[in-house]
Amino acid sequence: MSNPYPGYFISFEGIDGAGKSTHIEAFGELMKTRYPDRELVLTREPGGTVLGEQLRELLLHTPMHLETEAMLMFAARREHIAQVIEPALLAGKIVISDRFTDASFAYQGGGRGLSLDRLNHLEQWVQGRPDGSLLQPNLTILFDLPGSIAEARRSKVRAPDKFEQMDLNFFEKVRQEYLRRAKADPQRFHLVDATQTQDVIWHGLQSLEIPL
Ligand SMILES: Nc1ncnc2c1ncn2[C@@H]1O[C@H](COP(=O)(O)OP(=O)(O)O)[C@@H](O)[C@H]1O
Ligand SMILES: Cc1cn([C@H]2C[C@H](O)[C@@H](COP(=O)(O)OP(=O)(O)O)O2)c(=O)[nH]c1=O
Repeated sequence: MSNPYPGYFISFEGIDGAGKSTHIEAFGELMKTRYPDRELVLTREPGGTVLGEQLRELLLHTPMHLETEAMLMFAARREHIAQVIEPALLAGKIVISDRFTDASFAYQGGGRGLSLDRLNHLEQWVQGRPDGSLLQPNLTILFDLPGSIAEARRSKVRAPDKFEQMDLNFFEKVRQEYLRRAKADPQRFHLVDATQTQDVIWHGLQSLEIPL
């Protein structure tokens, strides 16, 4: 799938504790150095807009029905696309988002068990374009790590939010759904073996080809 925009859209994905945050800002700096003529937008989901950040607070801290959760994730995404992502891509910018729709499929679908049919509908609604195609990242960098290692890493650094309190079985299901999606769309996904050291991971990210 190729986006019709002059910009370039990259998402970072993985289970909580896989190492996204550790690498995303440095990766943004790398893009700035490599493509000085391109403006960079670093953003995140849920969030990225004033309303999206308010929804994030609710989503991360308030228990709710699974379908409510999925719809709020996509509501935040709709706002994010309208206010931030699409205008930036139209203006030729590089957009890097800490998570996008793969997270909904992985967490609400794989993890919590919402039907993929429902998620496909929401995705069509929120990301569908008049020509029938979907707005998707050009590149998705997936940090893949067994749930047990991610849990050990997380427990060292922060108090868990609603999702991070889920058990190992939940994160294994989330991981498997991410991997299933990566396998189904190998052109878009770049898989990172997140069990490697930070140095090795960073070296790999630096040698990623970005066709700009
Ligand atoms: N390759 C790595 N090896 C060991 N620890 C790591 C590695 N990458 C990140 N960490 C550590 O694991 C913890 C979780 O990483 P973080 O980047 O916050 O994960 P995420 O944003 O994916 O939830 C942090 O303390 C970070 O320093
Ligand atoms: C975007 C998105 C995130 N999430 C979850 C995954 C994470 O547990 C949480 C927030 O993501 P994240 O920003 O990665 O958390 P942190 O800043 O604590 O590293 O939201 C979903 O369940 N569905 C979604 O569609």
